[in-house]
Amino acid sequence: MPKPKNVSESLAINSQMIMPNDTNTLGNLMGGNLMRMVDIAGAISAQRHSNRIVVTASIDNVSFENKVPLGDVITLEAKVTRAFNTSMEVMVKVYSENIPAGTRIQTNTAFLTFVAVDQSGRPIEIAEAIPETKEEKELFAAALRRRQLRLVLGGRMKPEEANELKAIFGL
Ligand SMILES: CC(=O)SCCNC(=O)CCNC(=O)[C@H](O)C(C)(C)COP(=O)(O)OP(=O)(O)OC[C@H]1O[C@@H](n2cnc3c(N)ncnc32)[C@H](O)[C@@H]1OP(=O)(O)O
Repeated sequence: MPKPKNVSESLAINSQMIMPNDTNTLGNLMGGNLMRMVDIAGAISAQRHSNRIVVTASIDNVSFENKVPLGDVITLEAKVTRAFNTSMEVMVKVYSENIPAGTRIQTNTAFLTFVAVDQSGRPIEIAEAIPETKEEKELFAAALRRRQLRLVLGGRMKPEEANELKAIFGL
């Protein structure tokens, strides 16, 4: 197995200004364009951790609660929360900033799962991810529950085998 790495080594940050081509008919960032940015930021983070080609296996539910207007600067911060065997969960935080107005809000948080693959697209083992800060440790612990939930929803795990999930409900 590759040598363990700290989750902080997987940090990927990307800022860009929202331009007319990114927007919907109301002049705000289109959800699909945001998802593209989230996917790319997450993939860079997953590559930093695994030093491999990665493919997106799943994206957890994402809500769009705040619009991001034309001219705002959007910043995506992506970091691996936990590595499993060949897959890893990445959290992407999205911030929207109106620099002239001096405002900055967090608009979205997304959890994605990437799988490291070889040149033929076959899943390949990755390094363990070591959390260091309090937030990293909390995300690491909860990642197991999120993994079981998405595997159950994706039909890859039987609900009765999802022990971490069952424990939350005292089952
Ligand atoms: C960056 C991009 O946008 S890439 C383009 C979009 N993505 C793609 O094209 C990916 C297409 N899908 C695939 O290539 C395959 O389905 C793969 C590589 C994701 C999985 O391949 P499989 O043959 O199913 O492999 P396998 O069953 O061994 O699973 C491999 C890992 O993927 C995980 N996985 C598979 N499907 C999912 C899913 N829907 N959600 C979360 N994890 C998943 C498994 O839990 C396993 O993780 P682990 O090794 O850490 O325990």
